Amino acid sequence: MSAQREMKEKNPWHKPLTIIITVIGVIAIVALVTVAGLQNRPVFQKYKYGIVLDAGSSHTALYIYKWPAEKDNNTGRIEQKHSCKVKGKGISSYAAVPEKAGTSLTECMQEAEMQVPAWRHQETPLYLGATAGMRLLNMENKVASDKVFEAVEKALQRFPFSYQGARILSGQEEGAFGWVTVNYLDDRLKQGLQTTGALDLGGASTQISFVPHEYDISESPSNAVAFQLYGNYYNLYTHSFLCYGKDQALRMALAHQTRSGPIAISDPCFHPDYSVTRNYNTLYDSPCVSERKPKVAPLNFTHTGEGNFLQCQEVIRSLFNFKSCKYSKCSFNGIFQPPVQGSFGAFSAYYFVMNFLNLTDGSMSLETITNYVANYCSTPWDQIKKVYPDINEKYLAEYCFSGTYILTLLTEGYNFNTETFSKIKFIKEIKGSDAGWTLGYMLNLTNMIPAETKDSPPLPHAGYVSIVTVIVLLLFILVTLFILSFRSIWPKCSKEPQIV
Ligand SMILES: O=c1[nH]cnc2c1ncn2[C@@H]1O[C@H](COP(=O)(O)OP(=O)(O)O)[C@@H](O)[C@H]1O
Ligand SMILES: [Ca+2]
Repeated sequence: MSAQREMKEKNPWHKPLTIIITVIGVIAIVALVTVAGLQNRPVFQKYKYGIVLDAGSSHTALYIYKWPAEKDNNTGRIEQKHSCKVKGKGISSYAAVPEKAGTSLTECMQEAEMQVPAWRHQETPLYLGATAGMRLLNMENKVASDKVFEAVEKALQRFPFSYQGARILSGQEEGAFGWVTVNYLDDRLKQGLQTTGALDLGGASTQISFVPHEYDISESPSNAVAFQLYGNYYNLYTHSFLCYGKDQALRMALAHQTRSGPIAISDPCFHPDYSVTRNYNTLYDSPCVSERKPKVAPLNFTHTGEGNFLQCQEVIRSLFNFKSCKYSKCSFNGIFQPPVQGSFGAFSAYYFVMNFLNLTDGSMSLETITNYVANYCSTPWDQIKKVYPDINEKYLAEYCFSGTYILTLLTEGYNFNTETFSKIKFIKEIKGSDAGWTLGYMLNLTNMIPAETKDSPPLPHAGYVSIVTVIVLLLFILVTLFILSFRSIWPKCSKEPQIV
């Protein structure tokens, strides 16, 4: 009986200290599991936001991007949450009334205030990037361009976001960021896959960007952009042709046809029976054509259509200079370009035009597409208006020119042939985000694409590390104490039966 009591007294499970140690131990383990679980739980609702305004030559668009807040460490996938088309024309059109450039943005900015949760406003970066319309205004009238920027800055700073500035992008940036966007959205960069080239057709400029097969950067260093993204190196070829966006190209085509100052022209790039009166001053009011204005010309000219694809191509060819090339290979106007390589995504006006013409189906050959555009151009204007009563007449009248321009630019300008043309996809968006330079611009300015890959899991933050360390230390001490208290009783316990 006494031996039994003695054994009971010596049994560590009957000691209060042991029980306390055990209880604390269990609590510590539960705390550790809970903290780790909470820390690593995906926080679905928490996003961060960024806003980019694309101040294009024809119009301004606002894009809101979002990404998971807990993956701030450059690993979260960014997607477009919302876009807003600013009413009216591009900011460069307000050169004479700069304040209006600012106020034109108000409606979309108010929409952005609603779209981004209020508690995130202050930390949400807001950028404005202007492209070729402002490049041209800046060349033509620097004072007016500065005033437009002043008005835009003032208007944007009134909103509660973290305003990061408004500036003109260089053509090289516009091309390179468009390429980054397309390849980021396609998940090609992170996975180190073969990249896709980017073709952007704007109203005032156009960009071509791709990674060439064999690329001697030294031939034309100004066309080369080197990137290190997610540990992969890219040598990108990019070029932006100012004045070769579709609106300025149309001006150049009209300027070519009115160079002698006639009172009427019959234009093969417009439908038969099409007829409008155009003003000479308005037509030549752009640095892309101003120097070619005829010395003697009436106030207006009559612009009638003829609808002849082949002759339209002849007019468009005259906009390109194919003669001088001091490099191994050129696109046009003496600009170096290596042979096109791999697949391409063609967006912005490339998409708008080809989508209108129903030519975005990838299975169509270059020949089929060319025949379709030729047939479309020869359709009389009245018939076109009847078939498309809901389409804005200005756009509608220009699709024949735009379609012909796109085909000529791609095949004769950039040297796509039947085979390489079939690798061009006309796209508006990728996985719900618009293709364009804005996403690439924001990724770059917010350092969201790391140069190096990070294979290790993201570091837990300091608080998490300290809590886990304290709990682990506590557990270690408890286990040690536990073992010590058992060791003090075990030898005696084992001898008990011999005593009995
Ligand atoms: O619905 C459409 N149909 C045809 N063209 C469109 C449509 N929406 C926009 N565009 C054209 O897309 C082009 C966009 O150019 P943007 O304004 O971005 O100029 P930029 O990039 O040269 O500065 C303009 O030529 C504009 O007319
Ligand atoms: Ca654009």
